[in-house]
Amino acid sequence: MIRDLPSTSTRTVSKELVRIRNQVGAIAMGRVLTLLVSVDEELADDAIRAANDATRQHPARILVLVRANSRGKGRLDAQIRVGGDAGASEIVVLRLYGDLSRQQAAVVTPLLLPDSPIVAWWPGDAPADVAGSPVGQMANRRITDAATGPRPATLLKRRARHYAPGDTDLAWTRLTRWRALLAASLEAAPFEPVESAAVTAEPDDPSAALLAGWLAASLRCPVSLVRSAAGTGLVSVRLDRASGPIDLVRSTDGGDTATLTRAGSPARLVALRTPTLAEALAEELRRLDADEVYAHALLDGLPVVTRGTTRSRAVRAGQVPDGPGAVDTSSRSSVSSRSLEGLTPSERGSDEGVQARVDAGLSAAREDDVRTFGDRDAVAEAVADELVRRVEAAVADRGEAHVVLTGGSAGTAVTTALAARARAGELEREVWRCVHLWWGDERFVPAGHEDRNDAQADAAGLADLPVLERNVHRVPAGSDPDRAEEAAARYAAELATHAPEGSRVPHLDVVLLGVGPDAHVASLFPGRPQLDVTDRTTAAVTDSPKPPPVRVTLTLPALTAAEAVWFVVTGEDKARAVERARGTHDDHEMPASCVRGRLETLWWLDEAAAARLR
Ligand SMILES: O=C(O)[C@H](O)[C@@H](O)[C@H](O)[C@H](O)COP(=O)(O)O
Repeated sequence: MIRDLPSTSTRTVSKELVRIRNQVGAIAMGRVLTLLVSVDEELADDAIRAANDATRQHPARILVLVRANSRGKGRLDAQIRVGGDAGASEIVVLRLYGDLSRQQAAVVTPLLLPDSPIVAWWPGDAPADVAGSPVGQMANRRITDAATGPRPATLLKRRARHYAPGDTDLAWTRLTRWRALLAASLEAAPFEPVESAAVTAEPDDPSAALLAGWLAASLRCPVSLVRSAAGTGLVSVRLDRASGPIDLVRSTDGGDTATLTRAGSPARLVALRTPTLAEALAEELRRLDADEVYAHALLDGLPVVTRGTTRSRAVRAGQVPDGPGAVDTSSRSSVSSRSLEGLTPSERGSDEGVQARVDAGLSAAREDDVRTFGDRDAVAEAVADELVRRVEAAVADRGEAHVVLTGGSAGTAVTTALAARARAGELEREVWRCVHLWWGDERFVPAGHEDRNDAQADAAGLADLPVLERNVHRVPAGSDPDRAEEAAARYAAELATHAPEGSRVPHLDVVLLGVGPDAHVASLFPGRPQLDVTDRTTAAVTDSPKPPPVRVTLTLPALTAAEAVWFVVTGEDKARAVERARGTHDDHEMPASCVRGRLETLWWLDEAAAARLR
């Protein structure tokens, strides 16, 4: 449905929106994210397309403020798009003429929803002080794009001067895969400090500048920017170490690959595709907390990056790689995994200022977000796609990722989907070697028994994932119910081994949970004593109402320590449990209502399981 309202007012637009929503039963507004786009006329169409594609995965309101002709009489032309090609979104395009083009905030305020988180995006020119601007002051997060400006380096300096928590830039977002590969490459023995680094790119490339800033802030070593010819984009990164350099060099065939070379090992071909505008925007829309790593790169790293020489001189001097390494596809570099030294800024004892920013981000965090798909396979495919993106971002930021798998049919379907991606070469080995897999619960039966969740994961293709066996943390097996507590204690100890200082579990990036018809999750069943456990991260169950009776389960303190909790639920027999669990908080009769992620809680449902949410 598209409705044009020429020469109109926001009051009329607001009334028309209500009428159309009632007519087409549009998305339940509630806590839907609002994406505010402030854009000049010439970039408007591309921006609307990217915003629509970026929000296809989950409902959003898109309010586009187009700065049309600022001369002449003030006028507002509006267009409302709901349903159809607006996907799950409601799109309102407001073209502002004359002096209205300078009153964007006043024009859009009546259209905002009281409790909807707001993300503002400037696809092109943005105010010098983004957070201080009238539109920026409305938003929880603010997205700029230094790559679209005439002088990107100047823009980044301006971003730094006016930085406020919640600011980010798509020139940074486009670096996630580069950062994941570089962080993962330092996961390889010998573990030694990086003595210096060089980023080679065309002059004024903002992504290259931010990548250099990230390396300087994270590795605390000299970093230089080497200039390549105009139009070559971001060419390569060299990390100098005592045993020899690590080189990440983009392929020159314009393909989506690069070569990663470590001293003493042959070059390996890795995937290195630049995300589309919509993919980069979608990545930013997934979080509402401040991006500390971006802030460190921009504020602490970038100012100490030195301007190097030209690429040809640097190659002659042996300071940067000449080109992509010769790839020997037969090799398999030996990699062991441990947490990085120095490359975990957020572990570098964040100051109270940073903590306050993170807390502000947490309090604004988007609550439950429902994503509905046709059937279980479609749910599993979508979960697998998103999980791959989250793992790459986690490895980019911290050098490792921790994912908790779930048993049950939906959980197994996700493993099947991940295994298919691995066989298709879509899971970058360098990255997934830094991934740790855990289970939210396990049946206490002998190893390999078909009832075990890990056995069902094995049958679904777990071995195809390029994870290291030592990073697949299986719950101890057994059959004597009297030994279940001991197994639980051993699993708790293994969790603690991988936990950061002061924590009992690792930084759990995503916890996947199936949900039973009684709203149980993991092996936490309604009204059972394991729900009351607060001083341990695991517990034994000897009387599970769902066979088999003896199990080991993570407890609520462990599950709720997760950054993101994803309920993966399919089938009409779950619709009531989904409705009841989402309708309350912390009810031990509905264990799923007791689990939320620190930053995010998503419900990945098929139509049948979502049937009662309409
Ligand atoms: O060990 C288990 O049984 C599971 O971990 C359990 O919590 C499961 O996830 C739910 O019972 C949903 O199972 P289905 O997805 O098969 O319905």
